[in-house]
Amino acid sequence: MNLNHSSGLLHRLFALLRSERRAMLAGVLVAVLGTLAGIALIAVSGHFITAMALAGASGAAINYYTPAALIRLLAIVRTLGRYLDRLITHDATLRLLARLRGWLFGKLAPLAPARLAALHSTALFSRLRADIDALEHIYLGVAIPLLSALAVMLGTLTVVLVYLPWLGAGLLVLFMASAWWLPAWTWRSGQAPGSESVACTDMLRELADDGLRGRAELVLFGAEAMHAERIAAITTKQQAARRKLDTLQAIGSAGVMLTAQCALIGALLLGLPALHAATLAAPDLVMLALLLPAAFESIAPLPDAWAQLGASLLCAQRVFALADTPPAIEEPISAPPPASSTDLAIRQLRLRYDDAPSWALDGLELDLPQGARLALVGPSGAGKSSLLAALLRFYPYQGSITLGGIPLEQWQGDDVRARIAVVEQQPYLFDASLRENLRLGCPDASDEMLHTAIAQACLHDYVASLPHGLDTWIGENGIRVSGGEARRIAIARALLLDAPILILDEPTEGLDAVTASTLYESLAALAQGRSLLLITHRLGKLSALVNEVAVMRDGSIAEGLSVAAYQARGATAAPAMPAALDRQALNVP
Ligand SMILES: Nc1ncnc2c1ncn2[C@@H]1O[C@H](COP(=O)(O)OP(=O)(O)OP(=O)(O)O)[C@@H](O)[C@H]1O
Repeated sequence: MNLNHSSGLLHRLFALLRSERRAMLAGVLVAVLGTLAGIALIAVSGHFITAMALAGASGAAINYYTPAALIRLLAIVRTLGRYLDRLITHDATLRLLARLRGWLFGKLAPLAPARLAALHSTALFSRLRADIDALEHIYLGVAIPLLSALAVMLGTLTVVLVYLPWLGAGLLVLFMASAWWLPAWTWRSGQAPGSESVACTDMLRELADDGLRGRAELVLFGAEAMHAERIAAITTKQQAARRKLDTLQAIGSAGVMLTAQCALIGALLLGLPALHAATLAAPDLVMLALLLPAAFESIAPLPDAWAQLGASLLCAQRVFALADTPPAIEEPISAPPPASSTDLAIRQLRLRYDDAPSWALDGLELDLPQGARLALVGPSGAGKSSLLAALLRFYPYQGSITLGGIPLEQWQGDDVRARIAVVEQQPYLFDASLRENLRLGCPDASDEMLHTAIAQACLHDYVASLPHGLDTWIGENGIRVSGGEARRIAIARALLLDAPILILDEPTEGLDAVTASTLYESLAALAQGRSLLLITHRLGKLSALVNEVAVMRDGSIAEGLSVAAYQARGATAAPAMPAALDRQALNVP
């Protein structure tokens, strides 16, 4: 990463955090003030004690009021500075964290699901969390130590130049060595093992997540040992990389200590002759001898801070690259004119996933007029879920979809999704209470509204049996509820959304006959007064919910027919292409 690129990243980061600049600046000021006061306290105390001792030995009079007052002042400033430093810098850090996380979430939300589909979700989110923490650390772990060290170096150089100019020249070289050359070397040398360590951490996160989610399969197929070996191999690689980084850090710290000792020896070598020649007083020499190690102590975190800066800039690069990814769907700037109906019309629809060799939807044509009830049947892979993704404005497509006569591209994605309620094949339930999961459909819903939706979704008995009722915790992805209960929760959620168009994706797939029958009643309630698109492999009993059937194959509608015609054929699975197509019923050209 070159200097221009690095400064560009830093500039962008600080521009992003501009709203917090006052808190950040206040934190820097108190941190610098506290550090300077601490070092000055040591130096002035050394000077004062020596002067007092010499005055006591020689019997000379000495003004001890001024230095004693100064020492008290410095002690107060140091103590207050440290207290305020913790208070203000940590408050500023938390503000930065909140700002960065909110900003990143705002950037990521429009990328889902199309642009995030290729990324491993756990790895992505844990990596992003680590990256955001690293960005926030630029302030606490890089900016503050660097600025404090700079202030200390300038202050120390000024004092030393006043007393021993030659020592000042040498000190400048030692400061350069410990604050610039040495950290630059450790940073450069640490880049390769640093990247290796980050890559290993990402891989370990993915493996740990896969192992936890798929632990039943690992046990069933006796693959636990193999999985553990993969984890062990990557852990070994990571340990090797960490060892290199630790060694570099140790060399960095030792280097700073060495330069500190060199500075002290230099001070004695130049100071003692000056003392002898009476051009330097003994208290001044003691002050310098105490000042230099204390100053170097403030520089000691610099190799680590520089290394942290390098790692943080890499994180910034990754975060900005993700945040700059254009969303798959561009949202229109203005709201569409109010639509008079909720007719859906699809013409020559084509959709292809990134890197996919063929079209998932290829010339699909379909109408769902307001109030119509249509089943979309077809074999696995025919493109049914892809049609759903296009309708919900999750993926870009070619061709045209209109809602209420207005092209979908003129609708805001959220407005489309407010008009189309979907009960997915495997609805996602959040690791939250039943109430919170239901309120996703209507954030302001009262408990009374929730109970009405629960009753309509035939969930009443289930909820009544829960000791904590609506406050029952559902668990990660609804792990504490059965498949049938999860679908009925999703149905209640869709009812609360109260959208005019309803899409059900395989609502009874994988359920036993009793659960499917209960669910059927919920679905009938849900479909009341709405347009209905039922996506399924097999129609079965669900045929009572719809009037027409569209058969989908290879990404397009192969035929359209009435339910009676479909059933007369005795079809339970997707039928072969018939000779006569009742396309008119579906307005399929
Ligand atoms: N995210 C994706 N990336 C690449 N290809 C995909 C993706 N999702 C689906 N496909 C492919 O697109 C085609 C249509 O898939 P789709 O999921 O729409 O079919 P489906 O009819 O809903 O299948 P099923 O009934 O099994 O759910 C398939 O060939 C599938 O492999």
